[in-house]
Amino acid sequence: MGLLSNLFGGGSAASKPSAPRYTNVRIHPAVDNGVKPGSASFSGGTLKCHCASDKVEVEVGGQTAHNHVCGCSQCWKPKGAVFSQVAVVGSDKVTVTKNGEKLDRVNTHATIQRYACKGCGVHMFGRIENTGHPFYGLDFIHTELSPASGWSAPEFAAYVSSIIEAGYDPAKMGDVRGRLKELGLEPYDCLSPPLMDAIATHIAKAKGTLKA
Ligand SMILES: N[C@@H](CCC(=O)N[C@@H](CSCO)C(=O)NCC(=O)O)C(=O)O
Ligand SMILES: [Zn+2]
Ligand SMILES: [Zn+2]
Repeated sequence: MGLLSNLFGGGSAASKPSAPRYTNVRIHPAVDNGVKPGSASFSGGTLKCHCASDKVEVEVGGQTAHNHVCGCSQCWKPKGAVFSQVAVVGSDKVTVTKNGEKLDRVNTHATIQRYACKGCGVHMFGRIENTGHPFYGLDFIHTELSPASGWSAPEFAAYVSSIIEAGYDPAKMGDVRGRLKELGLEPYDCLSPPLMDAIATHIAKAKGTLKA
């Protein structure tokens, strides 16, 4: 019975989901206790910086897409987080509504032009300003800056190996990837396959190797 039930998944031991093993690994506060689902009817909210007063406010008039946790060194992370949480939304949906004079670009050479609050350092939005870039027209935002619930849930983990560049112990990467898989956030060392395919398709059309 034991062998057969193991082979065909009929035994109680084989069908029980295994208990999470890596719950001590911190990723980001928004996902450390499990990924919360988004709401299909959600239509946006207001992002606020971390200043005690005169907060920068940015209104986002729509739901986000491609939300993910990102291990790269350039995306803003809340204190103590190993990954950022970042999603995209059409730049036409993003409006600075309060204290915009406190915003400054983080790195004028970056592909994503990140606008941060000079008071608290929080990145309020990151814009693709190169009209030839595959993601032109999109802004990158951190939905945790909004008190609203219903924003689209993170779907994968990007640039996982990049956390080593910020000082994470390379010997602990197996645990990090284990935790991400437990959370349902498939780990990649670049963006997700659909996003990488979209980038490659755009480039191939621009080069003429793929017919538009
Ligand atoms: N190892 C580098 C990777 C940085 C990187 O390429 N980041 C990506 C993802 S950011 C959001 O998912 C990217 O597109 N960057 C463009 C930019 O930041 O302007 C590192 O860790 O720095
Ligand atoms: Zn601020
Ligand atoms: Zn990033």
